[in-house]
Amino acid sequence: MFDKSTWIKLPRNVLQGHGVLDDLSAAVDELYLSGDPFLVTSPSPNRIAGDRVRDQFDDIDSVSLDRASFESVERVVDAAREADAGYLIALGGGKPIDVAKMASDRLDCGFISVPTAASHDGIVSGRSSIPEGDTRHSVAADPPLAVVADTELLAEAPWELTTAGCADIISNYTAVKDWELAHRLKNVEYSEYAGALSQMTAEMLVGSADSIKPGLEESAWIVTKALVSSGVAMSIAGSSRPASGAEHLFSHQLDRIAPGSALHGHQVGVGSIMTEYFHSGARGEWTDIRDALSTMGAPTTADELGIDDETIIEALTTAHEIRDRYTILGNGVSEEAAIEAATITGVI
Ligand SMILES: NC(=O)C1=CN([C@@H]2O[C@H](COP(=O)(O)OP(=O)(O)OC[C@H]3O[C@@H](n4cnc5c(N)ncnc54)[C@H](O)[C@@H]3O)[C@@H](O)[C@H]2O)C=CC1
Ligand SMILES: O=C(CO)COP(=O)(O)O
Ligand SMILES: [Zn+2]
Repeated sequence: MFDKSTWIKLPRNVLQGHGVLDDLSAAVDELYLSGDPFLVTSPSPNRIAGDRVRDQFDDIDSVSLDRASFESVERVVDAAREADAGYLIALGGGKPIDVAKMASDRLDCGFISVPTAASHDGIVSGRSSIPEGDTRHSVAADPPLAVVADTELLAEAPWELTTAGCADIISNYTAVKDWELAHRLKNVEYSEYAGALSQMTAEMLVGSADSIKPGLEESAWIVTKALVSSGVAMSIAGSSRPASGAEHLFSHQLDRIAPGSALHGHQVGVGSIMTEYFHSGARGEWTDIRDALSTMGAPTTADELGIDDETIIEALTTAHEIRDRYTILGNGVSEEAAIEAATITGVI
């Protein structure tokens, strides 16, 4: 008997373009939601665009969060219940979006993602990544019902947030290699469609490198399209596998041992240079990854990340402990191998 089944959850509406923030309430109307919205944001996004959101709704309460934590999720759940909200609107970078994503799961309601930074593919995905103590939970949640990505707003965000988004997409190259490896060695379920989409997204972004420059709204357009596409790959896979391999384990480990040092996308980009070296050796494609990152203005070295060499090596040798996800790191790389990889690739 054929007994396979799958449930692919995707955003229903994706609005992307100049000034689309002002179409937010129209996009919400299209979703036939009931109840009032509740806005989840953080200080800078709230200052930049909070009123443009509030002005579009008659009755909207809001909360502004300083950090992503389980405590913040509880705060949103309690406040949204008190306001008797019907759905959440998340305005900001990855932190308020992740918190709203997890809170909407707890509240059993939908949420709308309104990114103010094209900093990573979590703005579209059905994964929520919240740090807690010594670990980081990447939990399954529903993706946003709609994504409203205003390229005018995104283009005005600090440039490093956009280069972080580029690097998060470039890391798809090694994430897909790790996924294929896990499929071959550990029989992990693999989706050809999700793998191909994720890899093609990275190739198309790298192919557009000449149009990715500060001050060009087209850059925000190109990067956001890639983030949406990568998020769809994760939705098809039903996991973050197409966009998160060993380079992400390395970054999550950095978040533990050197919290707040660098942006998520920048860390995974540097991780990707080294894990590509592990995949294909000294004459392998790690130089292509390094060059693509450097062309887009993303960091390629420990120095550029603002992280010391010892911390890089510690993160690389312990990254495999972060979660039960088989990658090229296997059961761990030795300190000597980590130093060699980081040195040959010029990361340290
Ligand atoms: N759910 C998922 O699949 C993923 C989740 N994440 C999570 O997302 C978080 C990191 O997200 P980020 O967006 O890098 O961090 P973030 O949300 O902290 O934003 C970074 C900084 O940029 C500021 N900012 C945002 N938009 C701005 C704008 N338009 N102008 C000026 N400043 C602006 C924010 O206020 C903040 O200070 C982490 O918690 C990470 O774990 C990261 C990747 C994927
Ligand atoms: O950052 C991600 C994809 O780019 C999400 O991956 P994680 O599941 O490792 O949090
Ligand atoms: Zn990522």
